[in-house]
Amino acid sequence: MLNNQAQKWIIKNGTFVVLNDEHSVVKGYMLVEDDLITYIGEEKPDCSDDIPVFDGTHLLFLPGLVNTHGHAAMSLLRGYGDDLALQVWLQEKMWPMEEKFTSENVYWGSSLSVLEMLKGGTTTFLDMYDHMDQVAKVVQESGMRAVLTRGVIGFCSEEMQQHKLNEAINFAKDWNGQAEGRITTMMSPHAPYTCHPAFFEKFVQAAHDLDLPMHTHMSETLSEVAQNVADYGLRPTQHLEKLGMFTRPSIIAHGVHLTDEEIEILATHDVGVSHNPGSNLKLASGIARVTDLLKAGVTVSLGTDSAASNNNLDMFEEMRLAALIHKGISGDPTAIPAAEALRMGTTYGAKSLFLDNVGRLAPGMKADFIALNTDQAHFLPHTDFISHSIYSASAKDVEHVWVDGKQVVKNGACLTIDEERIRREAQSAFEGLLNR
Ligand SMILES: CSC[C@H]1O[C@@H](n2cnc3c(O)ncnc32)[C@H](O)[C@@H]1O
Ligand SMILES: [Zn+2]
Repeated sequence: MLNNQAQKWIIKNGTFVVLNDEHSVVKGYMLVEDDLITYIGEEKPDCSDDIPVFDGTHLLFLPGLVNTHGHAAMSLLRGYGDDLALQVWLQEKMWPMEEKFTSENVYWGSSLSVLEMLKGGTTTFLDMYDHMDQVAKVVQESGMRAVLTRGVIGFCSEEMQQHKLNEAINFAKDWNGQAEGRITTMMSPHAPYTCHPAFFEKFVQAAHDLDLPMHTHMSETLSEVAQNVADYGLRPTQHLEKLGMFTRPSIIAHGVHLTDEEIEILATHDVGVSHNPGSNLKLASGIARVTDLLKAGVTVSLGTDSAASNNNLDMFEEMRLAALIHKGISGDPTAIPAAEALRMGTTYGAKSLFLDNVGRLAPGMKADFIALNTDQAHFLPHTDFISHSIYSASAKDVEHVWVDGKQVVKNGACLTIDEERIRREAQSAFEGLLNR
């Protein structure tokens, strides 16, 4: 058994997806020292023969997947409110239930999501929610990497708005850099349709004061865009530009309904877009203009959104959807090739979250990586591992996961958190919510 405390260890006989200019896949060795990858190559590196060795035969090593938009605690509402449009789903199903959420509910709901994500190969996630100290606790315990942000809906008194803003500021201050650097934070007004302009501007100011990036939901549905134009005379991208959001490093979730001019604004300000194809399809919100965004130079990453609108947190499914739906809608089979979908789920995700040393297998990068079992019917023959990762793989193929150089999933089982207890507590939390 490989010791989790080992400072330096090596993988032999592995197949590594590197996606660099010279090659896509390297067969051979990867050296890990503490939290970093220090070598990948065909030749055995110059290191002592005494270090622990992990045999990578039949394993495909990929960078850990990066989920750039979600609400982890909402896994407690998986299957509660299907087949509804966004506003009905929020107002009639999600918000009434979320009003009853305790911090304990958020803890178990987030644990359930973290368990699902880790076992499915996601090593970093962005989470926007309430009771964020509970989400941070789950991140600490699980060993996962996360970008956390207290999302704020401004449908309340001015006094309550200020209270929520203070909570968001204090959380962002207190937790940035915690969990041995695995947690970073952002400022997040929930959306332009739930935070009026003056309130939204307070988040921009706080992000400036704390030197933090910003995140929000934007242009998810046609009706929300029409409402924005009716209320403020501007489309959402122009509205948020006017409020100063894009003077901060920013990532918006969805961006389904954008004009050419809006795409240009996002590109000019280097605003990332978290594309959530599964959630957008399920809520019938539409299909984002991903190929146009990428062509314009926008960094497009992938998010699951919550398990209440998806209804799983399988990033392999999001990568596959991204590779398929943009071919279907454009009539162009070359749209979003497999390598690009994989970058969206890894490298571009890390870039969108401002994590400089995450998202690629290369020397100097964080040792966040996953290993898939390739000795299965749907992985054969071994023609093209990048193609198989996108068009054939799913979360169920993940055997091992490492974050920050530590193994957190081994032979499909999570080593850091108690799966059996989480399953039990999540079910009883949901039953409690129904009866409250
Ligand atoms: C207060 S932070 C989280 C807030 O966001 C809501 N939410 C979940 N999914 C979506 C979505 O797709 N668009 C907009 N808002 C969403 C969730 O119910 C929480 O109240
Ligand atoms: Zn969301």
